[in-house]
Amino acid sequence: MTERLLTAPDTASRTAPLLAVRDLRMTFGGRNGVKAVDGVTFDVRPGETLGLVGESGCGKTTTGRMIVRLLEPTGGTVTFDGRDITHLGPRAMRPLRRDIQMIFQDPSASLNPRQTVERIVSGPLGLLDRRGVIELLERVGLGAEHADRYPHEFSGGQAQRIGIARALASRPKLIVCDEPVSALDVSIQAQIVNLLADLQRELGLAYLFIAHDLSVVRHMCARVAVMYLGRVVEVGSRESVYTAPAHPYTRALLSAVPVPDPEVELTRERIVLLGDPPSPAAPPPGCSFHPRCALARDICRTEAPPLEIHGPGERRVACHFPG
Ligand SMILES: Nc1ncnc2c1ncn2[C@@H]1O[C@H](COP(=O)(O)OP(=O)(O)OP(=O)(O)O)[C@@H](O)[C@H]1O
Repeated sequence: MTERLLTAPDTASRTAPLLAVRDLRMTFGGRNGVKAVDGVTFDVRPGETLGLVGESGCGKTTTGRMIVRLLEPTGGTVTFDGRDITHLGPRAMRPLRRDIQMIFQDPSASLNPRQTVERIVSGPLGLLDRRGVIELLERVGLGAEHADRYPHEFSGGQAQRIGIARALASRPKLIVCDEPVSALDVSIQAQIVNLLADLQRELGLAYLFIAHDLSVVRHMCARVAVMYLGRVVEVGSRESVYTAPAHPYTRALLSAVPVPDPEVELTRERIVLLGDPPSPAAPPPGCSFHPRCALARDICRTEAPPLEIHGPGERRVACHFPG
């Protein structure tokens, strides 16, 4: 199965992927260490947003960090614009650093406190002059007067706007957004999400949008990949994943999202996830979700289900009994 995935993950799509992740792995602490990412495969096409969702600790951030090369994968490949970048050295990676940028969860902590906004946005390479920086600040909703200030003078939402301006300075094609709004007040979250959506339309950006909040992902992402314990258990279009989730874990995650309509809210199915996710240091045998799954049968305890096409379109599910 791995073979098939390695060669043909997205047969339904005619557009060549901008980012292709194949069987990506990260084991911390040597061979028998923590399998934080355990064979992840997905594509992001030019100009699209793929949402990457799952509970805390399932490996989302580690996946994002391997893609921007803040971490060296222990297995699998990352291909960007048709080029295998998995093990490029720092020098070969330099031009690609412009194409692939990252926005972080904690905007204040990700900005250097000793640098002015102008310095932060123009970046270590001094990509922009003052005029360019001011143009970008205005583009993300901040005025020119902010250019000489320091990060501690800004609110969380403003700091995230600076983080976005910094990411845009090199005119990237892909931005890995790692929980970009989860540290912000709910009232500010929508503003940042809308800003990211506007920028995408204007600049043709692709996003890998990492989040645990399924309502934000629904708003942002045309396709969604659901991760559990280091693996993708379901991936497909927003419509297929949200309206007819096929993996029991996806169904449980979605059943926990409140529905605005009170009648639906009172009557809809709720699936309770039993216990906590197991440790990636000692994943269960077979399907790693089986200890928490009400539908688990014998095969689930012994055989890991492959990520296979299920239903129309390009939806894939890793479950022995999807439905
Ligand atoms: N440097 C590291 N050394 C050892 N284990 C790590 C390291 N970084 C992450 N892990 C472990 O890898 C697993 C995946 O972590 P990761 O941060 O990628 O998950 P996540 O889905 O992004 O969660 P969160 O939403 O909490 O950030 C976790 O069990 C975590 O404890």
